[in-house]
Amino acid sequence: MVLKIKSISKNFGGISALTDVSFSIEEGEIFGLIGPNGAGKTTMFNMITNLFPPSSGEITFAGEIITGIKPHLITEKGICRTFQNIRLFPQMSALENVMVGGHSRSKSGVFSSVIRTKAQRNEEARLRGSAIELLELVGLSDGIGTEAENLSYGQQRRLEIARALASKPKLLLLDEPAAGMNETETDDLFDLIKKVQARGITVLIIEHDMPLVMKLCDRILVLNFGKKLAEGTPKDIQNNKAVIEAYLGSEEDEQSA
Ligand SMILES: Nc1ncnc2c1ncn2[C@@H]1O[C@H](COP(=O)(O)OP(=O)(O)OP(=O)(O)O)[C@@H](O)[C@H]1O
Repeated sequence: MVLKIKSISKNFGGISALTDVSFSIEEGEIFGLIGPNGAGKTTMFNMITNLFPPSSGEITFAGEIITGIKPHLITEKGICRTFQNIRLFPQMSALENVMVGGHSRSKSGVFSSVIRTKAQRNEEARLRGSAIELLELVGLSDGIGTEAENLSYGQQRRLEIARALASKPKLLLLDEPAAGMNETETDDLFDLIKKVQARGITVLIIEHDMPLVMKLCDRILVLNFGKKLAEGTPKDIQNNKAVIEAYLGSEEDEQSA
Protein backbone atom coordinates (compact mmCIF):
# COMPACT_ATOMS: atom_id res chain seq x y z
CA MET A 1 0.00 0.00 0.00
CA VAL A 2 1.45 3.38 -0.98
CA LEU A 3 -1.12 5.81 0.47
CA LYS A 4 -3.49 5.30 3.37
CA ILE A 5 -6.14 7.87 4.21
CA LYS A 6 -7.61 7.21 7.65
CA SER A 7 -10.79 8.98 8.84
CA ILE A 8 -9.96 12.36 7.31
CA SER A 9 -12.34 15.22 8.12
CA LYS A 10 -11.98 18.87 7.15
CA ASN A 11 -14.18 21.73 8.27
CA PHE A 12 -13.99 25.26 6.87
CA GLY A 13 -15.91 27.33 9.41
CA GLY A 14 -19.36 25.79 9.34
CA ILE A 15 -18.77 23.77 6.13
CA SER A 16 -17.81 20.10 6.38
CA ALA A 17 -15.77 19.70 3.17
CA LEU A 18 -14.76 16.12 4.17
CA THR A 19 -16.30 13.86 6.79
CA ASP A 20 -14.54 10.73 8.03
CA VAL A 21 -13.17 9.61 4.64
CA SER A 22 -10.91 6.53 4.52
CA PHE A 23 -9.34 4.71 1.58
CA SER A 24 -6.05 3.15 0.49
CA ILE A 25 -4.15 3.12 -2.78
CA GLU A 26 -1.95 0.21 -3.83
CA GLU A 27 1.43 0.77 -5.46
CA GLY A 28 1.19 1.10 -9.26
CA GLU A 29 -2.56 1.74 -9.36
CA ILE A 30 -4.40 4.44 -11.25
CA PHE A 31 -6.96 5.50 -8.65
CA GLY A 32 -9.85 7.82 -9.55
CA LEU A 33 -11.45 10.34 -7.19
CA ILE A 34 -14.81 11.45 -8.55
CA GLY A 35 -17.98 13.13 -7.34
CA PRO A 36 -20.29 16.04 -8.13
CA ASN A 37 -19.07 19.65 -7.84
CA GLY A 38 -18.17 20.61 -4.28
CA ALA A 39 -17.93 16.96 -3.15
CA GLY A 40 -14.53 17.54 -1.52
CA LYS A 41 -12.15 16.12 -4.15
CA THR A 42 -9.71 19.05 -4.33
CA THR A 43 -9.87 19.39 -0.56
CA MET A 44 -8.65 15.78 -0.34
CA PHE A 45 -5.66 16.68 -2.59
CA ASN A 46 -5.01 19.70 -0.35
CA MET A 47 -4.97 17.38 2.69
CA ILE A 48 -2.55 14.91 1.07
CA THR A 49 -0.13 17.68 0.03
CA ASN A 50 -0.80 19.52 3.33
CA LEU A 51 -1.74 22.79 1.69
CA PHE A 52 -4.10 22.86 4.69
CA PRO A 53 -3.99 20.45 7.62
CA PRO A 54 -6.99 18.12 8.13
CA SER A 55 -9.32 18.83 11.10
CA SER A 56 -8.83 15.19 12.11
CA GLY A 57 -7.54 11.91 10.71
CA GLU A 58 -4.22 10.54 9.54
CA ILE A 59 -2.41 10.15 6.22
CA THR A 60 0.31 7.53 5.73
CA PHE A 61 2.58 7.53 2.68
CA ALA A 62 4.99 4.65 2.00
CA GLY A 63 4.63 3.49 5.60
CA GLU A 64 5.26 6.91 7.18
CA ILE A 65 2.70 9.26 8.74
CA ILE A 66 2.84 12.51 6.77
CA THR A 67 -0.08 14.42 8.36
CA GLY A 68 1.04 17.95 9.20
CA ILE A 69 4.51 17.85 7.61
CA LYS A 70 5.55 20.79 5.40
CA PRO A 71 4.42 20.71 1.73
CA HIS A 72 8.01 20.82 0.37
CA LEU A 73 8.93 17.79 2.51
CA ILE A 74 5.92 15.96 1.09
CA THR A 75 7.30 16.66 -2.42
CA GLU A 76 10.71 15.37 -1.31
CA LYS A 77 9.12 12.19 0.03
CA GLY A 78 7.67 11.57 -3.43
CA ILE A 79 4.20 13.11 -3.80
CA CYS A 80 3.67 15.67 -6.55
CA ARG A 81 0.54 17.28 -7.97
CA THR A 82 -0.88 19.33 -10.80
CA PHE A 83 -3.62 21.92 -10.25
CA GLN A 84 -7.10 22.44 -11.75
CA ASN A 85 -5.98 25.79 -13.17
CA ILE A 86 -2.72 25.66 -15.11
CA ARG A 87 0.21 27.01 -13.04
CA LEU A 88 3.14 27.21 -15.45
CA PHE A 89 5.65 30.04 -15.78
CA PRO A 90 4.13 31.49 -18.99
CA GLN A 91 7.20 33.32 -20.29
CA MET A 92 9.64 30.51 -19.60
CA SER A 93 10.32 27.82 -22.20
CA ALA A 94 8.88 24.32 -21.85
CA LEU A 95 12.39 23.08 -21.00
CA GLU A 96 12.89 25.72 -18.29
CA ASN A 97 9.49 24.94 -16.75
CA VAL A 98 10.44 21.28 -16.39
CA MET A 99 13.93 22.10 -15.08
CA VAL A 100 12.34 24.24 -12.34
CA GLY A 101 10.28 21.18 -11.33
CA GLY A 102 13.50 19.17 -11.03
CA HIS A 103 15.11 21.70 -8.68
CA SER A 104 13.25 20.32 -5.64
CA ARG A 105 15.42 17.22 -6.16
CA SER A 106 18.58 19.19 -6.92
CA LYS A 107 21.42 18.64 -4.44
CA SER A 108 23.12 22.02 -4.93
CA GLY A 109 22.72 24.41 -2.00
CA VAL A 110 22.56 28.21 -1.77
CA PHE A 111 26.36 28.66 -1.67
CA SER A 112 26.95 26.68 -4.83
CA SER A 113 24.21 28.65 -6.64
CA VAL A 114 26.29 31.78 -6.14
CA ILE A 115 29.62 30.22 -7.09
CA ARG A 116 29.10 27.96 -10.07
CA THR A 117 31.14 24.95 -9.18
CA LYS A 118 31.89 22.06 -11.51
CA ALA A 119 29.50 19.96 -9.43
CA GLN A 120 26.75 22.49 -10.04
CA ARG A 121 27.37 22.56 -13.78
CA ASN A 122 27.13 18.77 -13.79
CA GLU A 123 23.92 18.96 -11.79
CA GLU A 124 22.44 21.40 -14.29
CA ALA A 125 23.40 19.17 -17.21
CA ARG A 126 21.74 16.25 -15.44
CA LEU A 127 18.55 18.27 -14.82
CA ARG A 128 18.55 19.36 -18.45
CA GLY A 129 18.97 15.80 -19.73
CA SER A 130 16.18 14.46 -17.59
CA ALA A 131 13.89 17.41 -18.53
CA ILE A 132 14.45 16.67 -22.25
CA GLU A 133 13.62 13.02 -21.64
CA LEU A 134 10.39 13.99 -19.81
CA LEU A 135 9.37 16.36 -22.61
CA GLU A 136 9.79 13.44 -25.02
CA LEU A 137 7.65 11.27 -22.75
CA VAL A 138 4.78 13.79 -22.77
CA GLY A 139 5.08 14.33 -26.54
CA LEU A 140 6.58 17.83 -26.44
CA SER A 141 9.96 17.22 -28.07
CA ASP A 142 9.13 19.78 -30.76
CA GLY A 143 8.20 22.49 -28.26
CA ILE A 144 11.27 22.39 -26.01
CA GLY A 145 12.22 26.03 -26.63
CA THR A 146 8.67 27.38 -26.92
CA GLU A 147 7.41 29.68 -24.17
CA ALA A 148 4.68 27.93 -22.15
CA GLU A 149 2.13 30.66 -23.05
CA ASN A 150 2.58 29.89 -26.77
CA LEU A 151 1.77 26.19 -26.41
CA SER A 152 -1.75 24.89 -27.08
CA TYR A 153 -3.98 24.18 -24.10
CA GLY A 154 -3.49 20.40 -24.37
CA GLN A 155 0.29 20.88 -24.63
CA GLN A 156 0.30 23.12 -21.53
CA ARG A 157 -1.55 20.44 -19.56
CA ARG A 158 1.02 17.83 -20.67
CA LEU A 159 3.85 20.22 -19.81
CA GLU A 160 2.44 20.48 -16.28
CA ILE A 161 2.62 16.71 -15.98
CA ALA A 162 6.24 16.71 -17.21
CA ARG A 163 7.08 19.36 -14.61
CA ALA A 164 5.43 17.33 -11.85
CA LEU A 165 7.34 14.21 -12.98
CA ALA A 166 10.64 16.13 -12.80
CA SER A 167 10.50 15.91 -9.00
CA LYS A 168 10.57 12.09 -9.42
CA PRO A 169 7.33 11.33 -7.57
CA LYS A 170 6.26 7.88 -6.42
CA LEU A 171 2.68 9.21 -6.32
CA LEU A 172 1.35 11.71 -8.87
CA LEU A 173 -1.85 13.63 -8.11
CA LEU A 174 -3.65 14.97 -11.18
CA ASP A 175 -6.49 17.49 -10.63
CA GLU A 176 -8.84 17.44 -13.64
CA PRO A 177 -6.12 17.00 -16.27
CA ALA A 178 -8.65 16.58 -19.11
CA ALA A 179 -10.61 19.76 -18.32
CA GLY A 180 -11.05 21.80 -21.50
CA MET A 181 -9.40 19.18 -23.73
CA ASN A 182 -10.83 18.05 -27.05
CA GLU A 183 -11.23 14.36 -27.90
CA THR A 184 -7.79 13.93 -29.51
CA GLU A 185 -6.08 15.69 -26.60
CA THR A 186 -7.98 13.47 -24.14
CA ASP A 187 -6.86 10.34 -26.05
CA ASP A 188 -3.24 11.55 -25.89
CA LEU A 189 -3.68 12.19 -22.16
CA PHE A 190 -4.95 8.63 -21.65
CA ASP A 191 -1.83 7.25 -23.38
CA LEU A 192 0.41 9.53 -21.33
CA ILE A 193 -1.08 8.52 -17.96
CA LYS A 194 -0.72 4.85 -18.92
CA LYS A 195 2.96 5.50 -19.74
CA VAL A 196 3.39 7.17 -16.34
CA GLN A 197 1.89 4.08 -14.70
CA ALA A 198 4.22 1.84 -16.73
CA ARG A 199 7.15 3.70 -15.12
CA GLY A 200 5.96 2.39 -11.75
CA ILE A 201 4.40 5.68 -10.63
CA THR A 202 1.10 5.46 -8.74
CA VAL A 203 -1.54 7.91 -9.99
CA LEU A 204 -4.42 9.53 -8.10
CA ILE A 205 -6.66 11.43 -10.50
CA ILE A 206 -9.63 13.77 -10.04
CA GLU A 207 -11.59 13.90 -13.28
CA HIS A 208 -15.07 14.79 -14.51
CA ASP A 209 -14.67 13.10 -17.93
CA MET A 210 -16.46 9.83 -17.09
CA PRO A 211 -15.54 7.83 -20.24
CA LEU A 212 -11.86 8.65 -19.53
CA VAL A 213 -12.14 7.78 -15.81
CA MET A 214 -13.88 4.49 -16.57
CA LYS A 215 -11.30 3.24 -19.06
CA LEU A 216 -8.26 4.62 -17.23
CA CYS A 217 -8.76 3.78 -13.55
CA ASP A 218 -8.11 0.50 -11.77
CA ARG A 219 -10.28 1.59 -8.84
CA ILE A 220 -12.47 4.59 -8.08
CA LEU A 221 -13.68 6.36 -4.94
CA VAL A 222 -16.84 8.45 -5.16
CA LEU A 223 -17.35 11.40 -2.82
CA ASN A 224 -20.64 13.18 -2.31
CA PHE A 225 -21.13 16.12 0.10
CA GLY A 226 -17.72 15.32 1.63
CA LYS A 227 -18.58 11.72 2.42
CA LYS A 228 -17.54 8.45 0.84
CA LEU A 229 -20.43 7.26 -1.31
CA ALA A 230 -18.85 4.23 -3.00
CA GLU A 231 -15.52 2.57 -3.80
CA GLY A 232 -14.71 -0.13 -6.33
CA THR A 233 -13.76 -1.03 -9.89
CA PRO A 234 -15.14 1.11 -12.76
CA LYS A 235 -17.75 -1.59 -13.36
CA ASP A 236 -18.87 -1.57 -9.68
CA ILE A 237 -19.16 2.22 -9.75
CA GLN A 238 -21.09 2.38 -13.03
CA ASN A 239 -23.68 -0.03 -11.62
CA ASN A 240 -23.93 1.55 -8.17
CA LYS A 241 -27.42 2.93 -7.57
CA ALA A 242 -26.35 5.58 -5.03
CA VAL A 243 -23.70 6.88 -7.47
CA ILE A 244 -26.14 7.07 -10.37
CA GLU A 245 -28.62 8.97 -8.18
CA ALA A 246 -25.95 11.40 -6.92
CA TYR A 247 -24.93 12.25 -10.49
CA LEU A 248 -28.49 12.50 -11.81
CA GLY A 249 -29.33 14.73 -8.84
CA SER A 250 -26.44 17.06 -9.59
CA GLU A 251 -27.44 17.27 -13.28
CA GLU A 252 -31.00 18.20 -12.28
CA ASP A 253 -29.61 20.89 -9.93
CA GLU A 254 -27.55 22.33 -12.78
CA GLN A 255 -30.55 22.35 -15.15
CA SER A 256 -32.77 24.08 -12.61
CA ALA A 257 -30.01 26.59 -11.66
N1 LIG B 1 -10.27 27.16 1.39
C1 LIG B 1 -11.57 26.96 1.57
N2 LIG B 1 -12.29 27.74 2.39
C2 LIG B 1 -13.62 27.55 2.61
N3 LIG B 1 -14.33 26.57 2.02
C3 LIG B 1 -13.68 25.76 1.16
C4 LIG B 1 -12.27 25.90 0.89
N4 LIG B 1 -11.90 24.93 0.01
C5 LIG B 1 -13.02 24.23 -0.26
N5 LIG B 1 -14.08 24.72 0.44
C6 LIG B 1 -15.47 24.20 0.41
O1 LIG B 1 -15.38 22.79 0.62
C7 LIG B 1 -16.32 22.11 -0.22
C8 LIG B 1 -15.59 21.11 -1.09
O2 LIG B 1 -14.85 21.82 -2.11
P1 LIG B 1 -13.83 21.11 -3.11
O3 LIG B 1 -13.19 22.20 -3.93
O4 LIG B 1 -12.93 20.20 -2.37
O5 LIG B 1 -14.81 20.26 -4.02
P2 LIG B 1 -14.53 19.50 -5.39
O6 LIG B 1 -15.14 18.17 -5.24
O7 LIG B 1 -13.08 19.57 -5.71
O8 LIG B 1 -15.38 20.37 -6.42
P3 LIG B 1 -15.15 20.70 -8.00
O9 LIG B 1 -15.44 19.44 -8.75
O10 LIG B 1 -16.19 21.76 -8.25
O11 LIG B 1 -13.74 21.18 -8.15
C9 LIG B 1 -17.09 23.18 -0.97
O12 LIG B 1 -18.27 23.47 -0.27
C10 LIG B 1 -16.13 24.36 -0.95
O13 LIG B 1 -16.84 25.57 -1.04
